[in-house]
Order: sequence, then structure tokens, then C-alpha cells
Amino acid sequence: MNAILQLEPTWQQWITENIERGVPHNKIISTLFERGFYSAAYELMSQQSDVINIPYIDMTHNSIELPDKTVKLASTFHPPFVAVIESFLSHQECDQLIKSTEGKMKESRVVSPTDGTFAAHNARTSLSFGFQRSATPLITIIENRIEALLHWPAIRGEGLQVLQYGKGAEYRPHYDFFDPKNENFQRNVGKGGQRVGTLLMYLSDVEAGGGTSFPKVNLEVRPKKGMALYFANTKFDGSVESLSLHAGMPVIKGTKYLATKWLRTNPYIG
Ligand SMILES: O=C(O)CCC(=O)C(=O)O
Ligand SMILES: [Fe+2]
Repeated sequence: MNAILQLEPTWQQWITENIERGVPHNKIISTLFERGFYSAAYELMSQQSDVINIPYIDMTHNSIELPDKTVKLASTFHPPFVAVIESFLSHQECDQLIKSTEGKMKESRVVSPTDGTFAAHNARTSLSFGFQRSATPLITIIENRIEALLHWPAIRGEGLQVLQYGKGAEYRPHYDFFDPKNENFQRNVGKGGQRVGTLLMYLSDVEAGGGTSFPKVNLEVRPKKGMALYFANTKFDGSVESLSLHAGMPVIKGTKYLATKWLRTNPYIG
């Protein structure tokens, strides 16, 4: 059964009447989000191609057909919007991506809240390497897959970052969006706008620890090689989603490899 049919008849009628009256889809979707009818909102988003201002996943089926493979939508959650996609990358693609960073990994950096520059910080103790967009044929394939999954042009994305967390390494609770109240906001959004969403791709299994946790909503996703985790950093109206606070939990046993894709509002020129 589709999501709109699962609504009370009065809501179904409300949607039909508003569409017939010519109310812009964006307005209807926005109201559905406000009222907590997330599935119906996403269903409406996937039925029309007007300008949609957030990335979205077609949740009408449990599998999603992407240009080069079919993936499985394993779990969804709201709010904040979180989706888990199984077998997004093959094991071979994961291994190849890790291999392409050999000898290139450096201490990860974070955007400093005090001056907006990138600097190493003890809140993020992984090693990382940042690729340019389309840096390798495999990265281009992955970027096209992300574009199709999220209905978001590849150009509105930063280059892929590959991260390596050894034992004890973590990324403490943080937001991926740039804080509009911070005076360095303009400097960070200047190159492509806000970071509207984040797609994490687990490149390895981890024996213990290393989950991605969302402490404000008591949710934790365990790493699984090839699995992807998407979460929205902003709401439908573009404002920041404070529930998207998240952390890479310390690795207890094993090594965690991850690829991170940050999506921007506008084309990102790196
Ligand atoms: O390591 C994780 O699970 C989270 C990574 C993360 O938050 C990020 O790269 O922005
Ligand atoms: Fe993050």
C-alpha cells in the first residue's frame, strides 16, 4: 500500500483538493512534513519533478533501482531523516576505494568554529584522504549512484572523503551543517551553500564499536561493509536539523574504513 493511501481519508482528500486547486507541491509537502506524515511527503516528492530543495529517497518500494544496480532500502527513520541502504557498494568496490588511498592518508581535520579554517582536532581522531569529484573511474560510478539514489546532481557534492579509524579513533558528536549563527558561516557556505545531507558508506566491517550514533534520538547504526547511511542535515524548508547531531563511536576492535559524501545546496567548486 502506498503511503498516501495509509493516511486518514480526510488527509488524502486534503492532498487531492490542494493539488486540484493548483497549490504548489512544495507547500503541500512542507505541510505533510510539519504534521509528521513523512512517508506521504516523500511519496509526493517522488511523484513530481518541480524544484525540490532537499535530496530525497524514493521510499515507495523496499528496493531501489539505480542506473547500474538495485539496492535494498533496509531501514528508515524520521526525524532526523535517516535511511540505511544495503549493498550500496560491492565488497570489491570497497577494497578498491581503500587501496586507492594507500600512502595518502593524513590526520583528519575539522572546520574550526573559531576561525573557519580546517585544522586537526582531538574530536576527530581518524586518518583521511579527500578526493576531488570524479577523481577516478570508480569514484565517478559511485557519484552517479549517489546522484540517482538521492535525486541530487553530482555537482552539488563535495569530493569523496575516505576515513580510517584505528582502535580508539572516533569522531565526537558534531553537526555536518554550518551553523548559521556562527560568524564564519558565510566563509564555509561560500563554496556551494549549506551541507544539506550526508551519505556515509562503510568500506569495512568492524569487530566491535565504530557505529554511527545519533545521540539526540538514541539511534545507532552499526558498520557493515558496502552499506550506506544517509541522513539529512537540514529540514525541508532549508533550516538546520538540530536532531542530526551524530558521532563516529570509538572503534573497540578492528579498523573502520568509511567514505563520506557531503551534499551541498548549490554546485560545489572545490
Ligand atoms: O564515522 C562515522 O560514523 C561518522 C562520520 C561523520 O560524521 C562524518 O564524516 O561527517
Ligand atoms: Fe559528520
